Amino acid sequence: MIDIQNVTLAYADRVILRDISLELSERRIAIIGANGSGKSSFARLLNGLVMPTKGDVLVDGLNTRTHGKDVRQKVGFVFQNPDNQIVFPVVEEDLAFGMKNLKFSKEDIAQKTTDILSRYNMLDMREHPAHLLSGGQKQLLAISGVLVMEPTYVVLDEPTTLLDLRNKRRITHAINALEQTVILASHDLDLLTDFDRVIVFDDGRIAIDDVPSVAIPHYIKLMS
Ligand SMILES: Nc1ncnc2c1ncn2[C@@H]1O[C@H](COP(=O)(O)OP(=O)(O)OP(=O)(O)O)[C@@H](O)[C@H]1O
Repeated sequence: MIDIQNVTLAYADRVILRDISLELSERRIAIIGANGSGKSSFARLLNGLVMPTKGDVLVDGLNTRTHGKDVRQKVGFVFQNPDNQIVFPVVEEDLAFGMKNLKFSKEDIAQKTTDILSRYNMLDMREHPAHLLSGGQKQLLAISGVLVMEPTYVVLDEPTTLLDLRNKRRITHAINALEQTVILASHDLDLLTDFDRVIVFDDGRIAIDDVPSVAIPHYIKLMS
């Protein structure tokens, strides 16, 4: 479980999130809200990319302030733009990077690389330059790079925003098929209909926290 305890987040003197307390335990949780409402900032709090100004974030009991490395291993993070996530020029090198850091054996790295690339029908791209992949393939590579590190939670920050409809469908399918707990920040309401819980941020606070069939219509009303 991810436990958010009385978290306030401010950049300089501008408060983005105000005294938020939440227990995230469902398998599929969505975070929605207007532009600038703090979705990305909230997502980044969950794996210690951003620290709360006040309060604490605990991941399976580990505080992001004191156990950053362990937390980042438990909570994989997928950025909106895969170009920010893909750091090595060749697909298999990029996948190997995180696993090498975790001291996985060579054989294990090779096997996990094969498994994840076949899962996404990208096995023949193993030795491809990453920058030549399509937008959808890049996002799948970014997701793959997170999954091979075997996280318990996967946080995705607007992973479909830059994609065309076909690639959006591929990523949606990939997200729906994840066995991990998923926490997804998104503007894309189509993605969220099968989720367990939708949390709506508005002006630094939680405006709605409910199942999609209740939360989404409320959100649409709030935005109109
Ligand atoms: N590192 C930072 N330093 C200062 N201000 C920041 C920083 N990161 C975000 N902000 C500001 O905090 C506010 C919330 O940003 P955030 O990206 O979390 O919102 P969001 O809901 O994800 O927005 P969007 O839907 O546009 O992606 C914005 O006004 C943004 O400009």
